[in-house]
Amino acid sequence: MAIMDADYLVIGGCGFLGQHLCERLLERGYSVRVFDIRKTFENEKITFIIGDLCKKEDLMAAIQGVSCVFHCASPSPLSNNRELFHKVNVEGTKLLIQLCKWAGVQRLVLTSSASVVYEGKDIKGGHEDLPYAAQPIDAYTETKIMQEQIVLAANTKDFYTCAVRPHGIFGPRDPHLLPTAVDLARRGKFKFIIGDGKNLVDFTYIDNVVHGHILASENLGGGSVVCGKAYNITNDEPIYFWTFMTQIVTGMGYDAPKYHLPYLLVYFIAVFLMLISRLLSPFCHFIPSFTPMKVALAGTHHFYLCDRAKKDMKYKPLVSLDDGIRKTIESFERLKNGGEGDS
Ligand SMILES: NC(=O)C1=CN([C@@H]2O[C@H](COP(=O)(O)OP(=O)(O)OC[C@H]3O[C@@H](n4cnc5c(N)ncnc54)[C@H](O)[C@@H]3O)[C@@H](O)[C@H]2O)C=CC1
Ligand SMILES: CC(C)CCC[C@@H](C)[C@H]1CC[C@H]2C3=C(CC[C@]12C)[C@@]1(C)CCC(=O)C[C@@H]1CC3
Repeated sequence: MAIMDADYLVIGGCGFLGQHLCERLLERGYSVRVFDIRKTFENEKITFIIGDLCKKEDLMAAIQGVSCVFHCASPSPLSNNRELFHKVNVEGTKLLIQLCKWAGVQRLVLTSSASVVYEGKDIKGGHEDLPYAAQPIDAYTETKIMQEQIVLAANTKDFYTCAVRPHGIFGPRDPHLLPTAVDLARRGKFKFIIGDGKNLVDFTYIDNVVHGHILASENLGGGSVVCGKAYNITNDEPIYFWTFMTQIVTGMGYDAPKYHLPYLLVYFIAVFLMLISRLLSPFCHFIPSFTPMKVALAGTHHFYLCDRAKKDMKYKPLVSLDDGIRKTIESFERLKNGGEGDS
């Protein structure tokens, strides 16, 4: 059955970022098509095509008749599935580029990650020209690096690509950050601050990430400075990691962490537990609550400059960190201490 042409195809459009992106695109008068392996919401203005990014026949049904593609799909960054990360983020992205060219799609905007330059060590005011992490902190980040390299290398005079690098996205309907933090607090595992609590990091409110994506797509085109480049998109307000996390968990009705634990002690315990979980994996499957990736992110500086986006796309955050935290906590009533999420 022939489907209507659309301005945008959002791959991964049923996810946290994807759904917010679709809502904003519709508000701005664009026509939107969604391709995702699952369906999580209804909207009569959107054409949904359910399929697997890794299956050529699925993607071919979605890719024709669109002007620009947003590629937001990825397995959950908190899952531990190296093979799936590679299948979707690398092989799926290669297939997407092949079919974009086959279908005559002109523009591709990839959702990458600021973590592509992060090796678990301090980054203060990181810019986009930092080298890709030679030792990525996990398999997810390793495949995000490969994915970004593939997309930016695909930029030509007829097919325009760029990458948006958000960091620590949070907001209403976030499935990763807030629910994980609340679950740890609910299980009594949020009593300790890892390190001195003075590590500055970026957390980016979802509306600002969406804004950066739309600006990138609108500025992407023949002869544009944006072509073939990566852009950090943050709230431009680095905050102490533990100040942010404390505001979130106390806002959700749980106690603030009180005691400090040495960062290196917690990190090496996390590495030890990861090795144990790998050794036991043929017999039982358990993912430790505190992985080396989470501990590194909780105990080191990692904030980034978005000067390039300000200059090339006139980006500036639309929602402040304080307003974003307030809106996020208000949106998660069901997860508050004593809420239905406790059942
Ligand atoms: N959440 C965060 O803090 C950050 C996320 N990112 C990136 O942003 C993008 C969106 O992330 P979120 O919205 O947070 O994740 P999410 O898990 O909410 O959304 C990802 C979507 O991709 C879909 N998907 C996964 N595999 C697929 C496949 N084989 N075929 C079709 N669809 C598939 C999922 O069904 C899901 O709806 C991802 O590329 C992620 O790497 C980057 C930086 C930070
Ligand atoms: C150790 C605990 C107190 C941490 C609880 C919060 C974490 C679940 C989150 C804090 C930083 C977040 C983060 C991501 C996922 C959720 C956190 C680890 C990403 C890995 C998501 C995907 C990315 O591309 C990078 C993000 C960095 C920050």
